[in-house]
Amino acid sequence: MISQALQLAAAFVVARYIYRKFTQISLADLQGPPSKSWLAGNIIDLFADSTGMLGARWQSVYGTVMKLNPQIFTENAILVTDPAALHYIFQGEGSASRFIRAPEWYAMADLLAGQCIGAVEGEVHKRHRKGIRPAFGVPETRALLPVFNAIAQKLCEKWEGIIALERGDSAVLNVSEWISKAALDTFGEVAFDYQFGGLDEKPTPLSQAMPTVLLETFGTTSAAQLVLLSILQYVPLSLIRYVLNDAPITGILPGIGYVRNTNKESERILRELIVDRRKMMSEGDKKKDIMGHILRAGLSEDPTSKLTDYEIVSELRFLLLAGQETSANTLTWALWELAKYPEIQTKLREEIAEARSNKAGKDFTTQDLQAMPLLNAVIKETLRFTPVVQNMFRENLTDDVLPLSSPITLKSGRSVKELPIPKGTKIYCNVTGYNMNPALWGEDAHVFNPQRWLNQDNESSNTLGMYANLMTFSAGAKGCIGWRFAVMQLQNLLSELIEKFEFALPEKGPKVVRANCMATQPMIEGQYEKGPQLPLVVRRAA
Ligand code: HEM
Repeated sequence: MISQALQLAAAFVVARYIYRKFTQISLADLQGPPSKSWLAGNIIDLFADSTGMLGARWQSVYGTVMKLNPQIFTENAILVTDPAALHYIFQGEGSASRFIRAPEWYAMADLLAGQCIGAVEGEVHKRHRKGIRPAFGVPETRALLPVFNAIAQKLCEKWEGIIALERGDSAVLNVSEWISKAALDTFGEVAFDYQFGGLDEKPTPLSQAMPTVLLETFGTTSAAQLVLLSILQYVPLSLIRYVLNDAPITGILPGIGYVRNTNKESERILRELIVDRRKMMSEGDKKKDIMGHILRAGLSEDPTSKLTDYEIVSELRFLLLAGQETSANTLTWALWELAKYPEIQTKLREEIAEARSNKAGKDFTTQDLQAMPLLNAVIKETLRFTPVVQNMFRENLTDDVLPLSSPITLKSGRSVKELPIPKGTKIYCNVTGYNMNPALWGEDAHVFNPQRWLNQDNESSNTLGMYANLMTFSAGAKGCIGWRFAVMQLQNLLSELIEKFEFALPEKGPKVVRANCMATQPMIEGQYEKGPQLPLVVRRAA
């Protein structure tokens, strides 16, 4: 009986394969990079890349849409950097429901944060987005600036203290670690009035775990993990939840035990905070942090935006991941670039000093920060040059045709201006390739050059993305909801740090690489086990 069932199943798989081979739209004529791994295909190359520029390099060889060799158990995969194709996928009419986040990836979001906005699709996603949107408007974000300021001042005082202890005017600091602590402390306060204690070096169990959770999960992505990820797409989410949260698989995914503990701890703390806050709200509390906005929005009985308590906890956990490492790493990369280009750093310090001279000792307002052209140019250029999220993962629910902004040449020599793709194609929407496309950003697209933003004529005419025509915050209905928050935090921290300190590369410093741990993190070659490191000489500014 069992052998008959197996034979039947095998016959079904073969028949399905043959049927799809002859009826499916074929991507065989599309160019693409060769693969060294039959198990993990080119996907492992994307994760193992330590330059953060693989997508841009491939683009220059294979064009703006290329075929990838997917990992085993996945039929079709492409990498897209073409502006018109990305516009169609992210901002085209009805695109959010035709191009979904690939299921294996929202399963990962579910593992890391529970039933959050990153782990849901369709109408449920719309409800989640509507439920948290009240926390991310312009006035709500601007109201957070005093907290950003206070923590930036605290970070500066810490560094002053360390430099004083060194009895000189400088010290070599792992700026990555410090910025991460500052970002976590900021997030704790503005999100749910919680003291993570990072800068005070009195860490809570949660603050110790959070900065490395992405690293533990994705830091050294192996072929086995990618195969597992591929299998996930065929498994119902409820089973995945059980396997990821409870099943004994710590041997296959070593980071998972760690992630599970972090999840439990964060859920416990957040549930307690929600209970306390509800009580305070019933007594008239009007705190305007992210949790306050979400809970207040949840008071309405509107089913199109109402979130359950578990969903609110998941949302806050997701926001912690989405909002902390992304901003922290972007700022760290900005300091790295400014250390490499001291002349830009000096000009920026002059711009900040001039703005400060008009403030009579007061803190910068959002208008002051907006009015500094070089500061904003450095931020945009860092977001363009080192996007911390390198790929967005999408999958099309129906056969579709991607429009292309410029023709691509197929293996057969034919040139096409649009590309039919079969249903279920894994689409790697590559941010670095788009952000470094010379047709959009000029022949020096591969060079860090904030000047390009000071010349309005150079700004790309393509209208894609949430900010500055960049793909860094993604785009459309699932684009980054926290981009204003991130930009304001970058403006605030960068202006405070550059005003007070000079940054330089250490002499004979180690080789720093861009490790792709879902967020692009600085690591020292050969020292991955030590986690993110970016040693810079930090000197009191003259
Ligand atoms: C430099 C900093 C940041 C970068 C580069 C960044 C990037 C991104 C990207 C690329 C996505 C979209 C992924 C996709 O389309 O599949 C995204 C989504 C998201 N981000 Fe950010 N992010 C940053 C900061 C933040 C901050 C500060 C917050 C919150 C405080 C935040 C909250 C979110 C949320 C909630 C989503 C999911 C949106 C949805 O599914 O509708 N992000 N972010």
